[in-house]
Amino acid sequence: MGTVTRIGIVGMGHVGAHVANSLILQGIADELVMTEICSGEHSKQAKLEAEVQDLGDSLAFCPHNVALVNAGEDYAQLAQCDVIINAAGDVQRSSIDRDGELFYTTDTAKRFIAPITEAGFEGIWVSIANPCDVVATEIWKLSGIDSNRVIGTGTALDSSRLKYALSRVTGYDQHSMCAYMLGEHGASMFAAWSAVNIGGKPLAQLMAEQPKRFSMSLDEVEDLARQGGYKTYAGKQCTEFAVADAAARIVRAIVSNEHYVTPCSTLMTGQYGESGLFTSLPCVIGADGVEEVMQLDLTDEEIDKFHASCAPVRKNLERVGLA
Ligand SMILES: NC(=O)c1ccc[n+]([C@@H]2O[C@H](COP(=O)([O-])OP(=O)(O)OC[C@H]3O[C@@H](n4cnc5c(N)ncnc54)[C@H](O)[C@@H]3O)[C@@H](O)[C@H]2O)c1
Repeated sequence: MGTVTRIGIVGMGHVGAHVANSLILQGIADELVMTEICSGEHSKQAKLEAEVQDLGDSLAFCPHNVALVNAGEDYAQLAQCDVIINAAGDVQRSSIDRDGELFYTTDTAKRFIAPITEAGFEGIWVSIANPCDVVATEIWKLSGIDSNRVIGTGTALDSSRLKYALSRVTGYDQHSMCAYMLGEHGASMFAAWSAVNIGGKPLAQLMAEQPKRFSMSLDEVEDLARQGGYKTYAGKQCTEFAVADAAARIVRAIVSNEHYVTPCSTLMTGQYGESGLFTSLPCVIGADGVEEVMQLDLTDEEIDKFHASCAPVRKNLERVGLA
């Protein structure tokens, strides 16, 4: 990584624009290279120009100056970036479930993976587009890059939703919690309750000690985390703030070589017997991307849920010829 931190974004829709804003507002990027579809009937050239102007107008209020590069549809300009965010999609197709974009996002990714790879990209991909685990697997397979250099945001966002739900029902601050949603970033994800602790106390112990405070139904809390995205989507036809911050948090862990632990989508290489597909387990994130994948002491029931959560990812990979 050079002295100038260059971050690229593919797709400046709701999510891409919010990632850009989050990165410059937190002072994470020195240079932002932004790309969009700028030709044909679906051209978003005007939208891209507008986002660059709006971001530029906010720079005086940000921690430091940032070079904003409108790269149009010239994906090769992303090759010098330290990190590329993939936010290329068509979110309306995901209004019912995240698989709605399956054929669109895996198809559109083919427009940019090859030119970026051929231009010599050696950085790290952070992929957001849905279905997140499938698209991350595709980037890894088609780019030929080492798997540690491809990160799907996966259940980083859903874990934040779980903490928010837990915080609301218990009254404890969510920063004091370790609580993970694992598996597919989709309907089959699950809360790893056996690994939850607040202030170092396991959830089971807290439930025994404070039955009134912890009288909630775990299934209902898990469902709040699972449904958070749909609740947001129902009201504003997109989700943008939380996912952008989840992605920016991962980028910060990379550029600052933090060895930060978060659930995110990574290549399975035998964890609980799964391999060859991306899905979410807790990962250590640093300058080389995923430095370590943590295998937790899950209960037998949770391990069954993990396998059940890998199944739809595998099925979707088969549907798009990536199995
Ligand atoms: N993983 C998560 O937690 C999470 C959360 C929210 C949204 N998402 C996903 O992120 C993606 C973006 O969401 P959004 O709300 O911004 O969607 P959006 O439809 O508002 O914007 C997507 C943008 O990507 C652009 N695009 C498509 N193909 C492209 C290509 N080849 N090159 C450059 N740009 C391209 C489109 O023109 C569009 O402007 C979607 O797939 C969405 O489902 C994921």
